[in-house]
Amino acid sequence: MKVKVINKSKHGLPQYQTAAAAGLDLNANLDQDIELKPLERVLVPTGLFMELPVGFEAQIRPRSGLAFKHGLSVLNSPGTIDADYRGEVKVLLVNLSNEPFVVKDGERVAQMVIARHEQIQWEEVALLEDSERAAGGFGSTGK
Ligand SMILES: O=c1ccn([C@H]2C[C@H](O)[C@@H](COP(=O)(O)OP(=O)(O)OP(=O)(O)O)O2)c(=O)[nH]1
Repeated sequence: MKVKVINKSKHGLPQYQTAAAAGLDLNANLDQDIELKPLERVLVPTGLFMELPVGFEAQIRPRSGLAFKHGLSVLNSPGTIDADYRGEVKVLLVNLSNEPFVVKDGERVAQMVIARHEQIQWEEVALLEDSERAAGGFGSTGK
């Protein structure tokens, strides 16, 4: 599937790192490094502007290596890029470790998965059909 993109960053377009990867790694596009102190958050620009086909969204997710090694996450994970968004794609990074983390220009800070989604029409009713689970949740089936 082709997706229209404008790349205003200093970097190449995000790439799949392996043939069957789900996520495209997103590069930070920075004029200078950003130091993220413990529990600080920052909106990291990518320099990318996209036009997703209607019926698709992009999800911005953490990279597990950065999460495991440095406690770096995407605060609103998965961030949602709407098909009608024409602004710059940004990554809301948060440092959940107790050490500062320096985000550098060009660093692959997060990954982006393009996914199909539905839009629904509500059908308001008075009763819902019975089910095995009924209202059980939050550990109702045991450990
Ligand atoms: O991690 C993210 C999340 C969102 N966006 C952009 C694309 C998205 O289409 C738009 C709006 O995102 P969202 O709907 O999550 O934001 P909101 O807080 O509900 O604001 P709005 O009122 O603008 O929808 O912001 C990003 O660039 N990165």
